[in-house]
Amino acid sequence: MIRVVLTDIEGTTSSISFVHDVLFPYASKHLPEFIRTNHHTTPAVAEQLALVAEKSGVDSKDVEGLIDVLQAWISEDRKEGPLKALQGMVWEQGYHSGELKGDIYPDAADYLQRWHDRGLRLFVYSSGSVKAQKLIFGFSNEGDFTPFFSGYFDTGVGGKKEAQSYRNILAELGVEPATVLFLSDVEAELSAAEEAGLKTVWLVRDGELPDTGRPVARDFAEVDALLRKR
Ligand SMILES: CSCCC(=O)C(=O)COP(=O)(O)O
Ligand SMILES: [Mg+2]
Repeated sequence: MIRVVLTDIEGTTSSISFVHDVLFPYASKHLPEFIRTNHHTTPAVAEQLALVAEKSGVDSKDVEGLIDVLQAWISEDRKEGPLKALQGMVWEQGYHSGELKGDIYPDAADYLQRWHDRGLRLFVYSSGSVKAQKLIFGFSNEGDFTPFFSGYFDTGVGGKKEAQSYRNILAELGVEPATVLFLSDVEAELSAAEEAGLKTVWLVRDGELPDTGRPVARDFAEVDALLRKR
């Protein structure tokens, strides 16, 4: 019996276009000034820049060079931890100023609340940092959804296409694998979760439904119908 829902964000609770056409361009525009202003004065920023330097081989004192690396990573959609941490810090300014609102699909908002009220425990697992996850749900077009979530996981537990990451999440939650339902739009993530014993549903929000043996849903109402059958 499913007791925990673990959900991806991009392509699952929120549109891919919101992440790629709103969040990433916002980070690209504001990151340079944010880093120039904060790299000396804010230890959390300096810490992430040191990791960017280590990963890229660019000198840690070459701030403009590090900004170039980060811009390239944004355009390549690299899921690098330090980039994700810095993006979260930049988005925080946008959410607080009102320039950004987290875009959550209405069906996702509806069923997250229903599942919470029905006693399911809800968690997020996204490549976006935990800070970024709390912001998208906390400052959403559908209101503050953070009260419905029991916790958040980012790539600190490992990459989303690795089975070990899901085992790490299970160990933190202290639950049996088959009691957890993982929702994602990326098949490789679903395969990794299944390898760790989790149940999955593939969210296919647009286009043709794939010919697959996996449980597939168009939206969270269809996920709910599958949940009730289990
Ligand atoms: C937390 S919202 C921003 C999501 C993000 O930065 C990203 O790379 C999308 O990753 P996901 O694992 O949610 O597909
Ligand atoms: Mg996704």
